[in-house]
This record gives sequence, structure tokens and C-alpha cells, in this order.
Amino acid sequence: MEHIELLQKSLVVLICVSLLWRIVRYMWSFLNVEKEPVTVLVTGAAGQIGYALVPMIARGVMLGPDQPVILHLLDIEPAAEALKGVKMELIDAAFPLLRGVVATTDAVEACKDVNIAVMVGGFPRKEGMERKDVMSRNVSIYKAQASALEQHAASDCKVLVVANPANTNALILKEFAPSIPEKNITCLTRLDHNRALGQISEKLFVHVVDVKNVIIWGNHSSTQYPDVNHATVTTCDGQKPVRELVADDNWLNTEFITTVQQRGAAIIKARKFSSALSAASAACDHIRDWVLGTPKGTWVSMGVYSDGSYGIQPGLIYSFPVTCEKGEWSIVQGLKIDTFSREKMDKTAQELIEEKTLAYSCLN
Ligand SMILES: NC(=O)c1ccc[n+]([C@@H]2O[C@H](COP(=O)([O-])OP(=O)(O)OC[C@H]3O[C@@H](n4cnc5c(N)ncnc54)[C@H](O)[C@@H]3O)[C@@H](O)[C@H]2O)c1
Ligand SMILES: O=C(O)C[C@H](O)C(=O)O
Repeated sequence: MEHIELLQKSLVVLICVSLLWRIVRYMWSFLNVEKEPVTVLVTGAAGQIGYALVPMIARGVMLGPDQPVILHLLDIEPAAEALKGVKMELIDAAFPLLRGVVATTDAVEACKDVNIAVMVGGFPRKEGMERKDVMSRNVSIYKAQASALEQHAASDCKVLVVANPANTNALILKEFAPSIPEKNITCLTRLDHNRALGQISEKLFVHVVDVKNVIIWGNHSSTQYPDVNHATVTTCDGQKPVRELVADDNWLNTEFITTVQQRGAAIIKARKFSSALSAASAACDHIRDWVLGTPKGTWVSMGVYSDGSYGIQPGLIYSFPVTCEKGEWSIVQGLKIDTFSREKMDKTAQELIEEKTLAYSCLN
């Protein structure tokens, strides 16, 4: 008799638990509504980086595997047919997160309501062209696109400039789009940051994910300063300084720096085209960390407007170590800077000051 009662009670409990589980699952299905799509603009989308970048965005590499996206692709008239082809391929790839594609040569249509703008479009240096000619073409493009973004993008749009000269294009965009908060305009130096991580990982035969907190200071050019003074490697004995593990200051202060500074040129020499897959991947890393946050204890390098930190002229777009939280970046403060680093940080800042003067002279 007692056994039957116990069995009955257990059965009731089981039924109750199962019912409760169904109710929770039912309610969860209501709570678990799909996120609103984020609209991402890619300019120069018919180019090399564009071709590598747009599938990454559509696959969730940039904004996460549960974030639907709408892609706005902009290029210029001579590339209109190629751009159409990119759109066709995006449709053919049937990306589950992709909720729409606008391919256009009209900057106003392209910028409409965009939440994130990745500015890859620009005029590449051609044989026989002077630096001033390239600068002149590109700053005019960035001045015009600043207005289109300012007037038509979402008010909290985050902008990443990839096209060279990346820092100065971003500076022009910032200065000619005064209503976009300056915190929302950045340029890509994450590729240089990743290159520095890659070089250390190769040198030490460690996984690249175990290397962190290198810094790229300054310009995305050959004057940039890749700094490992605060970088560490995760080992089975805890975090170890890169300098201690490499145990070769001469290599770190010479070959390592020039390899990272010249890596873009080395890739152009090898491929006959500039880096594309690594640049696209770095652009995804930049936006992902900016939007979703940097891991605890880790910083990354971003070209951001200088607030005077580390004695860098305020207003320049300069690459600093930053951490990101809740969609905002902050410059890592209080790092000790030795004389060797100071000199290199000032040299690349000086180049940016000269580029700014040149850019303004092109606009006059
Ligand atoms: N910051 C970095 O780390 C980094 C790395 C690699 C390359 N880059 C730079 O990125 C840029 C793009 O490189 P790429 O290899 O894709 O070049 P690409 O020449 O293959 O593509 C550039 C595209 O921009 C388009 N374009 C030109 N003017 C435009 C305008 N006004 N509006 C919209 N689109 C326009 C072109 O038609 C072309 O399709 C270059 O300036 C390159 O130097 C930067
Ligand atoms: O396009 C270039 O000049 C090189 C590019 O910026 C790179 O770093 O790979």
C-alpha cells in the first residue's frame, strides 16, 4: 500500500516537473525573439578587401553568430557591374544571417540608416603618382563621404576607415562630419596589431591566442611603432613578459619592428596586390571588439582621436592601446614609456601632423 502511494506521488512530481519544463520552454520561445538586423555599409565593396569582407560580415564574423545584418555596398560607376556580381554572389551563398543587400553607386542611398560604416573605398596609388596626388584624391572622397554619412547614417553610427592613408582619411571624415561624435570615427591598425601578434607567435612557437597586449602606436604607415614592452604570453606557468621569453632585445628593437612596419609592402611585393583577407579579418576584429567588448585583461590597437593621452597632439587620429566595453573604447592609461618608445611614438605623430597639413593643402 505504502509503495503504491509513493509511486503515485513520484508520478505526480514527474508530471508537474515535465509540465513546468514545457511552460518554461514555451515562454523562452517568446523571449528568444530574433535581434533587429544591423545595417553595415562597406564602401569600395567591389574591390579586393570588399570581396573578402562582405561574406565575413554576412556569416556573423563581425557582429556575432546571432546578429542578422543588412549589407549596403557602395562603389563607383566604373565598378557598378562588378558590384552587381558581388550582390549576386551574396544572394547565391544563402547566408542565414543576411536580411538584405543594397548595391549602389549613390552615396546617399548607401549611407541611409547605416549603423556601422566600413570605409574601404579609395583611390589606390598608381605607377608614377606622387604621394600628394593619392592624398588629394582620397581626402576629397572622404570629405564628400563625411557629409553623406553625417546626413543619412544612424545618429550613433560607428565608422571604421580602412582606405589609405587610413588615419588621415579618418581625420578628414571627422573634421567634415562635425555632428558625428568623434568617438565614433576610427581607423584600422588592428591588422598591424595582428601582424605583431603573429610575429611573436612564430618566434616563440606559441599559439597566437596566447600572445596579447602588443601595441601599435601612431600611423598605419611605415613609421608606426609596434611595441612589445607590455605584451605577455600565457604559459603553463602563468603570464610571462614577451621580452623575457624572446630574450633577444636586439631582434625585438630592430627586425621585429621593421617586419611589422613593412609587412604591407612585403605582401604587395609577393601578391602584386595589397593585403586583402588579413585586412578584412582585422576589420571584423576591430568592429567586433568595439561593439561586443575586449576580453578582460586584454587590449587591442585602434586608430582613434587623440585626447592628449601619452603627450600625443589632441585631435589627431592616432593608434593607441584601447579596451572596449558597452560599445565604447577607452585608451589604456598609465603605461610606462621608455626613451626608445617615446622617440618612436613622437616620430609617427610628427608624420601624422605633416599628413594633416598636406591633406588640408589638397582641399584648398
Ligand atoms: N588600414 C589597413 O590596414 C589597410 C590594409 C590593406 C589595404 N588598405 C587600403 O584599403 C584600400 C582598399 O584596398 P583594396 O585592396 O580593396 O583596393 P581595391 O582597389 O581593390 O578596391 C578599392 C575599391 O574602392 C572603390 N572606390 C574608389 N573610389 C571610391 C569612392 N569614391 N567611393 C566608393 N568606392 C570607391 C574602387 O572602385 C574599388 O572597387 C586601399 O586604400 C588600401 O591601401 C588598408
Ligand atoms: O595598401 C597598402 O599600401 C598596404 C596596406 O595598408 C597594408 O598594410 O597591407
